[in-house]
Amino acid sequence: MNNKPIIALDFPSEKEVVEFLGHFDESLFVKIGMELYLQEGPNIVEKVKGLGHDVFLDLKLHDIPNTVKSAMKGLARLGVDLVNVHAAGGINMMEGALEGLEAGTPSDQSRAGLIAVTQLTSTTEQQMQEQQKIKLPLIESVLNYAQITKQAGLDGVVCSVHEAATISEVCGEDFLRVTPGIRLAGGESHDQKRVATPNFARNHGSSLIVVGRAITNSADPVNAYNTVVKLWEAK
Ligand SMILES: O=C(O)c1cc(=O)[nH]c(=O)n1[C@@H]1O[C@H](COP(=O)(O)O)[C@@H](O)[C@H]1O
Repeated sequence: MNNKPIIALDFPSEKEVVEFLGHFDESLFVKIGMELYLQEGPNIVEKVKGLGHDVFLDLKLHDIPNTVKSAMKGLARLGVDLVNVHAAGGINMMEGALEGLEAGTPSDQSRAGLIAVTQLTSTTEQQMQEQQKIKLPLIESVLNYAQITKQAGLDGVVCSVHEAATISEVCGEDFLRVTPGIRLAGGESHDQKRVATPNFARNHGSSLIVVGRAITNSADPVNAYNTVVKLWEAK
């Protein structure tokens, strides 16, 4: 897996994706999330991979262990590079996800990386305490999710940059910290609450950054992407 910034292709259909990717003349690491996948289905993965890009399939599976295991077995055939579940589904569910992914990966391909979402980057500590009734500092909840994710044998977590260094210390440098909520300095946060710049991410324990609107909403997406790469790349 390369460590290029992952561009979130949060577009409504293939048309916008093809138009967006047409601006670039290099191989990218992109994320296909539920907005796009639920409209276009598995074909969009094939299409984007066919254009030569690495794919993080972000469907955040969260269901009973048997259902997630079976779903992962099917997704494994798509040949994506990275896929995720919600850690809140628990250790048995995450073990099921891993089993399904291993069982479904064709013998001539390597298994996709499997990571778990901890606390969404759109969640504040106050929201977590009031709405989820988790009466802990947010970092402790994120760290707990990271530890059960590691216990289940997964490759890492999705978290904000602000928890990445602590997770690295506790779970090890090899345990991935994939961090969305990335904004260029002065950029609008939108619905994100735990945000950081690419250079802050680089210096504070992120393994990979996920960047959507800071690039896709830009009038010059290639320039925005190159700015993100420059700030991140010294890694
Ligand atoms: O799993 C994710 O990718 C994810 C987890 C999380 O906690 N927060 C988060 O923003 N994401 C995804 O990362 C992307 C961030 O997009 P922007 O806020 O536009 O940069 C979106 O596609 C989200 O679905």
